[in-house]
Amino acid sequence: MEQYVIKGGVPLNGEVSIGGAKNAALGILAAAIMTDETVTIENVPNVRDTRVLLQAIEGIGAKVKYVYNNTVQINGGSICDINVDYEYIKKIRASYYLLGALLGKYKRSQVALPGGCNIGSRPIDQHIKGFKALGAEVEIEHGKISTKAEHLVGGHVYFDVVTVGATINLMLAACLAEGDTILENAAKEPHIVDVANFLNAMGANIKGAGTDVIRIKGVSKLHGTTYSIIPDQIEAGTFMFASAATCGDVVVRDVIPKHLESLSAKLIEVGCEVIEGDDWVRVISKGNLKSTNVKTLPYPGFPTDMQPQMAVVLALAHGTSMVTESIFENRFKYVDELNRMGCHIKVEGNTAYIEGVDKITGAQMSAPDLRAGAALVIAALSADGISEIEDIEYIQRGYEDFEGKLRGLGAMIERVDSEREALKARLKIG
Ligand SMILES: CC(=O)N[C@H]1[C@@H](OP(=O)(O)OP(=O)(O)OC[C@H]2O[C@@H](n3ccc(=O)[nH]c3=O)[C@H](O)[C@@H]2O)O[C@H](CO)[C@@H](O)[C@@H]1O
Ligand SMILES: C=C(OP(=O)(O)O)C(=O)O
Repeated sequence: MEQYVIKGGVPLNGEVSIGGAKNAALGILAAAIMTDETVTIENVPNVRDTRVLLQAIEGIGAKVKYVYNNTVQINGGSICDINVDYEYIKKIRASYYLLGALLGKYKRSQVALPGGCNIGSRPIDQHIKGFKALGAEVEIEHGKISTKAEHLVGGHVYFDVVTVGATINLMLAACLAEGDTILENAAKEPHIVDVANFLNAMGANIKGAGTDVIRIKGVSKLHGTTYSIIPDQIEAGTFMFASAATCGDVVVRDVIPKHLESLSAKLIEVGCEVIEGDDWVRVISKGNLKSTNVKTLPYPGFPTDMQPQMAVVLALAHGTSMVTESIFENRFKYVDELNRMGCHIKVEGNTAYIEGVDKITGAQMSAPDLRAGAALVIAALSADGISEIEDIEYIQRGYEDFEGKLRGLGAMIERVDSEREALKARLKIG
């Protein structure tokens, strides 16, 4: 099993380039199968989740070609199966985008119930309600969810909760339904807009993405296109917060600063200097961080996917901070690990009460999920001494060459896959 060996205490310094957004890529790769023509997608992050989705897409008969590292061509003209049976697909959340994409294109679909990070109960009732509003029958049996529609027709969907996944899934299905669909109380995340822009580039007619009402006029077919995925807001935020926690000075390049506003605002509140350019953000931290409170909210609020990384910054700030998680009920699993490093964090209900400490020390830890794993890496980079982090396959779900990019900023981090290599890494960096 692979693990990271990290020697902390080095302020991160330099420039890092951010890749394409994982959560946009997952929607876009699924959408690409909805035409029989070839689609070229650039800036696809080469992470575990996109690789798994591409294998599943190949598994149903589509042609997938890596043109270069981050450019992928997909041709859905040879799809011969609507049953997505690939064994790993159930482990990722975005497997459910194939439900909407196949339902739109072939009027039926079958996919294993989705997985993703274990951060809460994660129901899919809003996806089901939406598909039904478009005239589909939906069944769950033997761990699979199936949809079918004699006639897929436009419908009116009011989402009871703001949901990224259901908003994207309904856009996918509705763009090839007959007639008009209105999605109300839709999610507004940048990746919703990116998926809508991609579908429009394929010939769909979607208006209002990025607001809470999305209007879709069904079209009879979609066509090929070339499209570049937006930068990953969460990867960018992770490096910004790593700079803050390590007293660093990091320029995060190839980003859309507007998408990072909630993160920059919190960094300024805790006492960092944040300078923005057209496509870069520089975060300078001189230590002396101040406490603050944070509550996760749908975009443009503070993202739940940055909550663990924020908690690490606050664990090193002077005073008491409160972090309230309002999206997922089980997203504090990293707290025990941080407390083993010397942090003072107590969780009550959906709030973590954080008493800042002056210093933390390296420890052996295990990543409980993707973003919590990234947060433990940030903590290890700020700690005295050596840390070892296991279960890093979670981190690899969403960060391309995380350790390489951190090393480029001066971090002492090695990825190893045996005890012997771990020992060698400890000797090398220790
Ligand atoms: C692959 C992907 O893009 N994952 C992101 C997506 O997850 P995901 O799409 O799963 O998250 P949602 O936005 O759907 O979930 C938001 C809230 O709605 C609830 N809910 C959702 C659907 C539903 O049918 N019923 C329901 O009650 C969820 O339990 C949660 O409390 O958005 C989350 C919120 O920004 C991010 O943390 C994830 O990184
Ligand atoms: C929770 C996340 O992903 P998923 O929804 O795929 O589990 C994430 O990207 O932080």
